[in-house]
Amino acid sequence: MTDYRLWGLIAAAGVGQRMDSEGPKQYHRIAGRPVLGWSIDALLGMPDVTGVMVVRNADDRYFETVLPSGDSRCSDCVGGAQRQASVRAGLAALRHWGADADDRVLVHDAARPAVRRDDIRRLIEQVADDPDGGLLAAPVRDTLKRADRDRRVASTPSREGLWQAMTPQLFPLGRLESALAMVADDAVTDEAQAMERLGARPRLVAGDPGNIKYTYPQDAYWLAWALDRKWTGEGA
Ligand SMILES: Nc1ccn([C@@H]2O[C@H](COP(=O)(O)OP(=O)(O)OP(=O)(O)O)[C@@H](O)[C@H]2O)c(=O)n1
Ligand SMILES: C[C@](O)(CO)[C@H](O)COP(=O)(O)O
Repeated sequence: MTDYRLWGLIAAAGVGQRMDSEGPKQYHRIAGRPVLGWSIDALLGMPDVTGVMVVRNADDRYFETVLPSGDSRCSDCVGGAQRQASVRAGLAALRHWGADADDRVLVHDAARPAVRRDDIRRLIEQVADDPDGGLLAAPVRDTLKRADRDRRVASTPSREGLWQAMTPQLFPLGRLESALAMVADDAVTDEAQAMERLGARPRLVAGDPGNIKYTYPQDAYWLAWALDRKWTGEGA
């Protein structure tokens, strides 16, 4: 028996600079539907999630096309110039919607449409009761190289203990608000890093490395393959 609720927050206010495409990448159609639609479904598909707040860009003209029709568990708000400003805006909107400081929030990138449902479930099971929270991540699998200014190998750092951070990331809402209030929006690239600054030690939950972030055009090949085959576990 828990005395908190679980909410979802989807950061979808980016401009996709590295994608260098016409429209925002979260609205690119992959395997028959917009990237953002897949990501919303991933969180709405979790039975324990009370509501999902989608943080969109102020200039977003496409959001209505992905809003799950008639689903009162989904709402939206406007984000900011940096990812963390968008997450802060989303947390404020969740508060407005009725979320409490003790509630938990799953923060997810719109740009990670192929997260596996089993991984989200394990994240919730292992982390929801932990005040330091945690995140899906994958151990670094390749040999690492540090480059010098001429892009020649300067050194081969050990990969021991190194993980790649993914999303969702799950934290107590009030602690995450405090953590983000203490850092400049461009000083951290994920919520876990802000929590670390508070002294927290977020738990790393091993997730499938296929949960890639749609960042460059070629990422669409893997995502289309995975989403077409219901690799995420949705509807399988
Ligand atoms: N001001 C911002 C910037 C990013 N994001 C979201 O954060 C997620 C991860 O960011 P990233 O992949 O870096 O997206 P973009 O910032 O859009 O891409 P780029 O860095 O290439 O511009 C994305 O779902 C993106 O929409 C956001 O909500 N608000
Ligand atoms: C949150 C994140 O997806 C974890 O890998 C990432 O930090 C997003 O920001 P980035 O600008 O793509 O590094």
